[in-house]
Amino acid sequence: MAQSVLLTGAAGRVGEAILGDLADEHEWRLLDRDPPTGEQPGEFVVADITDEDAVREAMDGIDAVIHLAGDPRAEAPWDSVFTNNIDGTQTVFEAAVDAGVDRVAFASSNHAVGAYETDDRTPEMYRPDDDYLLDGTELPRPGNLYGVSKAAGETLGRYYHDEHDLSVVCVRIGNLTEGHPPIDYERGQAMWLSYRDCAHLFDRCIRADYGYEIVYGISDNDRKYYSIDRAREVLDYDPQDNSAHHD
Ligand SMILES: NC(=O)C1=CN([C@@H]2O[C@H](COP(=O)(O)OP(=O)(O)OC[C@H]3O[C@@H](n4cnc5c(N)ncnc54)[C@H](O)[C@@H]3O)[C@@H](O)[C@H]2O)C=CC1
Ligand SMILES: O=C1O[C@H](COP(=O)(O)O)[C@@H](O)[C@H](O)[C@H]1O
Repeated sequence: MAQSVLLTGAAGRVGEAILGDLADEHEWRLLDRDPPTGEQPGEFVVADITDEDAVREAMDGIDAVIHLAGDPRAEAPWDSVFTNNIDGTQTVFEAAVDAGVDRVAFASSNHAVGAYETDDRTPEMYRPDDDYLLDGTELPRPGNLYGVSKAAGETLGRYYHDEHDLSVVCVRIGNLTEGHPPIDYERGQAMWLSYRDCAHLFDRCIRADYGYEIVYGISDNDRKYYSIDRAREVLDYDPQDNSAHHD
């Protein structure tokens, strides 16, 4: 069934992947601080997610939120991740609860757990014959302040689920690239997320039933060190791509 979905960060790469396949699947309201380029599949709200009034207005009549807006840089400084990724995410969750939104899918990151990639585990853990696997039940272990901000977003989601009954799924996205996995980058190939698998995964986040979940957002790569079992089980995620099938 088509739902009214608010997509924050709609003008970015993950937004492009989602809208590329799902433009006609839902009723979209798109939000970004950057204005749109070209025709859009829904109303476009130019706003900053730290603007509480604008975010509240954008939530009106919305069933589900895909929250992507934020600073995506692994090397982003604290003032930016604090403002955009933590404060902005809290504003989105709070406004969602107040508007009676049913569910929020939050774009977390591999960088929330980047420090599990220790010197003694790498590069072996990026290879198909290694059995080291993170499954989403482990504690966050960020290797940079960007990762800290994503772990904070996951914890905000936990709070808004437990205290306000909001359904929340945190997707620890791997490395999204269009058409082809990253070249000459073992780590990136292990956590590759193709555009079509990305769109399908977030579609499942909109349609499935869950309480609070942390899942990994990668394709079905032979090399994986992130389990996608939980995403398959809870969301019925059925990825089609595998970085091993590309040269
Ligand atoms: N692309 C990837 O492989 C991965 C992305 N992610 C996360 O997914 C989300 C989207 O990432 P991308 O699309 O790659 O980044 P992007 O930089 O292409 O898109 C982010 C969008 O958010 C908007 N934005 C940033 N701060 C904002 C604010 N305060 N208010 C309103 N809009 C704001 C930007 O204008 C931009 O259009 C981010 O939260 C990122 O941390 C996580 C892991 C991997
Ligand atoms: O969280 C993110 O992760 C991906 C992959 O990380 P990288 O360390 O392999 O670059 C990154 O491309 C993306 O920009 C970032 O938001």
